[in-house]
Amino acid sequence: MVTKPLTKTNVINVFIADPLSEDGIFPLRQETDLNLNVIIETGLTQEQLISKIEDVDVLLVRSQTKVTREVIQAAKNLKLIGRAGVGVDNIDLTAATEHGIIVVNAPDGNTNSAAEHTIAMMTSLARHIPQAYNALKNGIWDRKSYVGVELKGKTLGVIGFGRIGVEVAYRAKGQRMEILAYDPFLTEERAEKLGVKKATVEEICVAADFITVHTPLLPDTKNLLNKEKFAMMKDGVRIINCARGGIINEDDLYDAIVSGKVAGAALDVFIEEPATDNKLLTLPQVIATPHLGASTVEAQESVAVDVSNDIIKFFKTGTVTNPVNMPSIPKELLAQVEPFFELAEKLGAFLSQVTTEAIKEVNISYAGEVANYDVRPLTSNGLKGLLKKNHGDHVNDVNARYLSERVGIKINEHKTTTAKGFTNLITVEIKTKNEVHSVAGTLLNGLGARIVKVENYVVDVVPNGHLLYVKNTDKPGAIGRVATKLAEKDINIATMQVGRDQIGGTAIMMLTIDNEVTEEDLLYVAQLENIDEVKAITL
Ligand SMILES: NC(=O)c1ccc[n+]([C@@H]2O[C@H](COP(=O)([O-])OP(=O)(O)OC[C@H]3O[C@@H](n4cnc5c(N)ncnc54)[C@H](O)[C@@H]3O)[C@@H](O)[C@H]2O)c1
Ligand SMILES: O=C(O)[C@H](O)COP(=O)(O)O
Repeated sequence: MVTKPLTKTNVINVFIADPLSEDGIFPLRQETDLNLNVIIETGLTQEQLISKIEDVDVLLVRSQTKVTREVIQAAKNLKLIGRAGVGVDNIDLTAATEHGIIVVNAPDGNTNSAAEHTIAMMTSLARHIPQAYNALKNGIWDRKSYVGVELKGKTLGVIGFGRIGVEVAYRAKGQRMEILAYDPFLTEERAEKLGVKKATVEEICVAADFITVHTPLLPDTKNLLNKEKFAMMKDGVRIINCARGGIINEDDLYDAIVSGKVAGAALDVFIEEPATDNKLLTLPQVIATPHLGASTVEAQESVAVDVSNDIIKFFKTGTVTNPVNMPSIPKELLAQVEPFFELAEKLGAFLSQVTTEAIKEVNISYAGEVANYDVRPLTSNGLKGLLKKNHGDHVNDVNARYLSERVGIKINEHKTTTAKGFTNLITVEIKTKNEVHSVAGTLLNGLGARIVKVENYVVDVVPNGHLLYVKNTDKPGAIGRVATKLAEKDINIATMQVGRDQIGGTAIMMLTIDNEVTEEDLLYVAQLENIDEVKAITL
């Protein structure tokens, strides 16, 4: 599915750049099939990281280390970036994808901890617990200044209703709060099932007493809560951000607190971290923690275990469980789809050797059962096969689509249920300035992959080893002459398939041969009478 797994003899340098749970990286420590060299160096500056990254195969981080384009460019051997946590906004995903580096995260391991922290922050905010604690620790017994509000009966607006948002809502319902939730993917049915009311961001702003955000930081979610949104809110609203700094505009929040519109805010995350001189922290209405949402023993162990297991899985099988920069395939589907990866790659590789012109368009059609799957990984494999001739090992299924699009190749995927008598059929067609070529393949139950069509000719070829693709005019003697010439060159034919469009028309021969042919051998065959074209293809 992804880059070729390394063999046991390769040393795999795993560089851990942020503090991870030692129990969590136990899978890496006890791994014996792979030759893992675990290096832990945390708290490095960008320059220090860049100076140490050249031979690193795997970089493991949390949110602190910024994996910038410069870091990625300096990492000549990097194959995988592991994020022990959810948010990947500290990783330049575009640069990683361009360089064919797979990024994995650990999306489930810290959900509970982040949700619990959010509830703790909301409760502390409602009851001024940090402020009261601080006063008392300073010898001040003040019961008047810290009169809080109850959560019971209040409306909590949850913006971003993914893993953490849902868990927060679930817990807040336990506090007998009413929940309004917004998420672009939230349906009425699901909202009803989860006992929350689906609302828009604006409706939440108007109606909520507490608002908590649980989206990733994306161009769409940056400044999601800003001056305009604060203006819509109830006087005395309370805001919680345990997701990412920047989802809430910090300047606007500051102004809204100073004006009295917002009664208080509980912040775990900031635009700039470490947030030691953030002006919001000067406000008594703001309570804060230094990005502690995922900082529990359980969450840290869990995310580190998940990401460690994915590293091992990647080097053993070439597949991962939690990819960020490529489509993920559910475990139960993987076994069914995996055999098609190789077939798609071989079809692409076949066509790359048929044409010498620049490819402008690729049409991949999936017919039969394979059309029921998420075919994007298959298309990536097809493109990988197409590009390998020119990009070698630099292309993999992480960057195949990017590299194709970068050179202007238009990619179209089609799905149909009818597979012309086959259970499954993948057809790849390429268009160049002057040519159109196509090849189709299938997986035969128990027999493996077969090329079943080349251009418009039906064939039955095992896509392995060395092939000769000959185009000729359908005249007596052509097949014999080709066979004789190859024999003269000591080239043994293993199988031969022929096809033609009509009697005396254009015909093809598909030969599997035991040895690789040279340019000279090709010319030798090409000059034969009625032979129009000869191509050597290695799959
Ligand atoms: N403070 C911490 O230590 C801590 C810990 C864990 C996670 N987080 C952060 O919490 C956030 C959510 O994590 P998660 O595991 O729930 O992720 P998730 O992917 O399960 O959920 C995110 C949700 O946001 C929704 N979303 C995307 N764009 C949106 C928009 N414009 N408006 C509303 N919703 C939108 C998505 O549809 C998705 O359902 C991430 O940013 C993550 O980094 C912080
Ligand atoms: O996105 C996340 O998983 C959280 O923000 C946790 O980040 P951390 O691993 O740096 O604590």
